[in-house]
Amino acid sequence: MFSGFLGSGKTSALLHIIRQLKEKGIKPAVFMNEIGSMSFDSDQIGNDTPLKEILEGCICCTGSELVEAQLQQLLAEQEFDVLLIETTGAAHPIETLDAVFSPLFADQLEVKGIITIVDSTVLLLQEKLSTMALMLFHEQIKHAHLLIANKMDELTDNEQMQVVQSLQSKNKFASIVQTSHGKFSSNELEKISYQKNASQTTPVKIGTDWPLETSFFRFSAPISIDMMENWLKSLPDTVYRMKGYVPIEGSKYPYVFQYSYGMVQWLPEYVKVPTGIVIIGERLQEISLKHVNLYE
Ligand SMILES: Nc1nc2c(ncn2[C@@H]2O[C@H](COP(=O)(O)OP(=O)(O)OP(=O)(O)O)[C@@H](O)[C@H]2O)c(=O)[nH]1
Repeated sequence: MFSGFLGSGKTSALLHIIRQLKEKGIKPAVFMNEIGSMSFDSDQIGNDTPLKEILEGCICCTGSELVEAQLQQLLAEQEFDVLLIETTGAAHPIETLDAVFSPLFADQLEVKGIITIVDSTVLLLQEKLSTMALMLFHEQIKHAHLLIANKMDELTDNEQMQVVQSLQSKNKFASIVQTSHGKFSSNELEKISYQKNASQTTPVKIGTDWPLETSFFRFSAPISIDMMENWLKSLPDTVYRMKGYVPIEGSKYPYVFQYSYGMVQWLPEYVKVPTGIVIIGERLQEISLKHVNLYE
């Protein structure tokens, strides 16, 4: 998933990666999100790459049904090896992951990670950003699994060093690659140390941030809503989002379940759907799942 501020170089990087993957015989598909109603960037992708777009509105605010439907269609109609997602500059990484990581196809898509393209010239002038923009800028850097420090051609050697140090201080996990015009090697994508591996292999001091993880769990047996809610109360606040279909004792159909920063919502479902939930958070391997009949 390509994240990054407006104009940071996401499309340039995406096009460069698409070219490299094709050369390696890997077939990419692209899911693009642009805020305007006209699509400019997608025209550059080429007809041989499967493409879906959400125009007008940011995927993290549009509602996940539309995103889910588009992704499901892409998975059903097209054959591809890698899905590259380009978000709008206004997208928050957690909200975007939430929109694209659905229990309906979590077993078909493995989330590789978040690649944040950083406009290095903006990083050096970050104090000029509004408070809201600055917060988003930092969140996009903090949750990245790979940081691309772009627009290095605009900076002096000293400024380049400043950029790398600043990124290192904001995210201790991600590798940092310095580039111009988004030109970085697709090998970097394979090197992304994601999820459990990242937290197990990187020594981390208490109190530092952890990389964002996603997991998909299935239920081994129906449970009661009380049991589930007791479990939810026991969770640390580093579990940001959960959603899925939960088999409830005594109910013919599963319940739709949504959890967002401590808030829970249940809705009865009226059709048979496969059960399971997706979880987005940090240090997911530490949460206990057995007593709510969940297994990976
Ligand atoms: N000087 C310089 N310009 C760059 C670099 N990377 C991208 N640009 C330019 O910055 C502008 C934005 O690049 P895009 O790749 O479209 O960036 P984006 O993040 O996809 O932009 P949005 O889709 O508008 O958010 C274009 O005019 C690029 O040519 C770079 O490394 N150096």
